Amino acid sequence: MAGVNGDPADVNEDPATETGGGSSETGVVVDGVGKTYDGEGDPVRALEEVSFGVEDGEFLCLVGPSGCGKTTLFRIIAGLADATDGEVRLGGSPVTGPTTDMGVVFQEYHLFPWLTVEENVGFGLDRSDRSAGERAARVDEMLELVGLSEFRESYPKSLSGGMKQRVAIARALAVDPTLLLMDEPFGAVDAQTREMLQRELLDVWASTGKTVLFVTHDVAEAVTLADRIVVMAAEPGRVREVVDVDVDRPRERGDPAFGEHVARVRELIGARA
Ligand SMILES: Nc1ncnc2c1ncn2[C@@H]1O[C@H](COP(=O)(O)OP(=O)(O)OP(=O)(O)O)[C@@H](O)[C@H]1O
Repeated sequence: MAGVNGDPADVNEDPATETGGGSSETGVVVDGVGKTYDGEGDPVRALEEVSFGVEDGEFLCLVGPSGCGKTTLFRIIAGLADATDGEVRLGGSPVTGPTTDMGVVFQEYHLFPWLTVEENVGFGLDRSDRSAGERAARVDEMLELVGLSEFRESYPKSLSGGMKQRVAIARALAVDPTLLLMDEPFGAVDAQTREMLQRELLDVWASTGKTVLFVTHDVAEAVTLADRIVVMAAEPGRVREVVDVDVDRPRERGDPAFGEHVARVRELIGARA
């Protein structure tokens, strides 16, 4: 597995990229990203020289202590905020704003309460150039994928938290993005639902082959899901280490290798300096 220490040059082994060929770069590359907030008081250096890559089809989790800049970095990758230094590239192109190449899922579901489940899922498709028939077929496919076909005419208020988050995932995937970006998506649901959603997300990932970048506070969640975990440190926010999760899927929490990875990541998060 490439990119062990978060150096984007490690991630794309295609020699064309290393020699500046650029156009053959794949996946996501976070390249020397820094962010300073200039508020009313002293400026806050939220991110310093953050570099790592996410390979096409990879599941990468981002963890770190509170205040290490996860949200800031997520917003920069999603094109919702500007970096002060460096850049993020998706498939070799700099990210300059929100794009349909990325499907974004937040902790709060952000569903439209006045739209039904199927209308929520189809929302992004309404502005695409697909025909009405193609849009309907895509909504059907997405509802099937997340197991909500029979709730298609329900409104969000009648759904559980887990169901709402499945709608949000279906909506994010409907436009067929290259990258699924998820910020604490299961943070608001109970532990049992969370584990079920984790299993379902892994099934969706396996069946769609999407690249996933998933931010979480929960180390066990990261070890359950990720191919690799980017562990961040705070003040300023930076990459402490990138951990390969060498545990076969499906992963069992009782497996000693699982516990060793959790312990290692916790140690890195708790480390000083
Ligand atoms: N709009 C802002 N203006 C000034 N400082 C900010 C702003 N947003 C974030 N910060 C600061 O930047 C740093 C990183 O914040 P950020 O919210 O990205 O971290 P986080 O890892 O997501 O935190 P948490 O896990 O607690 O949500 C913190 O010191 C925070 O106080």
